[in-house]
Amino acid sequence: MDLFGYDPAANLLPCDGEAYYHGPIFEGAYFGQLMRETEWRQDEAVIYGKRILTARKVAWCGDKRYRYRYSGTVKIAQPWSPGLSQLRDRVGAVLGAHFNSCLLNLYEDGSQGMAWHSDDETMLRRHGVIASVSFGAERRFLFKHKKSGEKVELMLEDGSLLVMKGTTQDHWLHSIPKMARVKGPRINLTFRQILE
Ligand SMILES: O=C(O)CCC(=O)C(=O)O
Ligand SMILES: [Fe+2]
Repeated sequence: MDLFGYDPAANLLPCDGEAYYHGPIFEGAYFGQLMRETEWRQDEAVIYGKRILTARKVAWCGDKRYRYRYSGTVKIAQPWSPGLSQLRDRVGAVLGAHFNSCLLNLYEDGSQGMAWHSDDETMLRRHGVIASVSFGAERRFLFKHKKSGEKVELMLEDGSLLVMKGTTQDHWLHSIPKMARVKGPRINLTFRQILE
């Protein structure tokens, strides 16, 4: 437990996976830097064979031009921006892990969210580490167990780090529910380990 009551050694999940919340450990000033330095694009998805643009904006970055297949579309990784590569190194140092890629999401306000899913794509290292860093508006983050339906809820604060690892993606879904009262934007970065 640190001085502020955060315990990054406490597993938030009661079974079948591991999730650790480190609290707000990064400076909020990264928000402006990431807004400016990122080539944000409207996210695409293919639903019932039709290509649609989602409200949320995204970017996909990595060490190489990795292809990420996801919701029926393919993204090709862009190079790291200065702020993002600094954060990649800082997160890597905290966790003792190397992250070769990052998916960035920009939520304009509480009307935008992310539906239930697991980060279990085949090109991600199986049972690897996913490090999720958030800036801007505080949002709820939910886990739901795939079999029992049990839920675990937390708030992701400005500058915070959440870690998912082990068998989490096999057994749990996660989502960012819409929150009508949230008027401000939020950036989320998920640092990932793509198989070469
Ligand atoms: O915005 C978040 O905190 C979640 C993002 C997420 O789950 C993802 O990018 O896979
Ligand atoms: Fe996810």
